[in-house]
Amino acid sequence: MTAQIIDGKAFAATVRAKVATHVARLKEENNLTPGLAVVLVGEDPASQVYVRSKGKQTIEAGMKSVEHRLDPDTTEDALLTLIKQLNDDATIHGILVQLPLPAHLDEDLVINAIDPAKDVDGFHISNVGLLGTGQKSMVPCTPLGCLMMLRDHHGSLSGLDAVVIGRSNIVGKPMAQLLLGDSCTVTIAHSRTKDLPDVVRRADIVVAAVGRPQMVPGDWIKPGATVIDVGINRIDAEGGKTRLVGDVDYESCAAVAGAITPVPGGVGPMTIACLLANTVTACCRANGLAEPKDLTV
Ligand SMILES: Nc1nc2c(c(=O)[nH]1)N[C@@H](CN(C=O)c1ccc(C(=O)N[C@@H](CCC(=O)O)C(=O)O)cc1)CN2
Repeated sequence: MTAQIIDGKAFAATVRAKVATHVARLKEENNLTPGLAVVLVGEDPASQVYVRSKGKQTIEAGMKSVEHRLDPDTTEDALLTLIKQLNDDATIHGILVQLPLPAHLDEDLVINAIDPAKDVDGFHISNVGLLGTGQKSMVPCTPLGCLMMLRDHHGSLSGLDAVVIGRSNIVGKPMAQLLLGDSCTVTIAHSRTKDLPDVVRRADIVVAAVGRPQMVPGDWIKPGATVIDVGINRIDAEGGKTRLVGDVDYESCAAVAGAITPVPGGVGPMTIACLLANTVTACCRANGLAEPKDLTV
């Protein structure tokens, strides 16, 4: 079998086009422009790339983009003061603090300082609790993008066996909640899971989010299963160059799977598209308007 490639880049373009349509309508009918503020602390090269893409795509969708680039040695107090300022700014509907933060900053403290209604990353403890109890929340962008691609590919996910490899707060745990919400039978596997290959082999859906390059080989995959690769790892390549690979070994997994997301061009672009969609949703909620139903389903 050769797997169908799930084209996240193309899918993300359709989501961004829908976002732009809603933004235009909000302007025309309600005189509103959704605003997204992105805060980057430090100079991590990958984070700088992601923050630049977020700003560019926010503007392309017709929204207001604000970027705050802070020194690597920014104090917690200074960062919390900025977040309070953004919480109080009525022209800003979404706030995102790019992760990871430098080690001297307390990530939980910083994230929980964001107004939950503006937490377009869905990482605030209130949004985590709302998602976990099946209530209306802000849904973390990467898992949301994965869910959208899975629903698009499968139609209904009800009754399918899903294994999420990785238990991070950003991807693994919310991904498991979303799959459970769609009535999958969900296993969260991690570094201490016994017989990991056998656990993965039972799955109709495998979401790999461990951050270890090419960790999942094709012989762990059930024939016909859907493989969603969340990993973005830069490894050495020929000629002193580097290249991006995921958490699954693409060639061997694609030979067995029914469908697979590539890296690059799979989950990554959907993360930013969902961020834009969440910002529109936050803007609608803040203004008591009906939220677009077609953006993230
Ligand atoms: N506050 C947050 N921090 C981080 C998040 C997040 O959702 N919120 N996720 C990741 C990084 N990330 C967005 O911030 C992100 C990662 C990758 C991509 C992407 O489009 N990747 C491309 C490849 C890009 C490249 O060449 O390096 C792809 O996969 O095709 C977008 C966003 C951690 N931090």
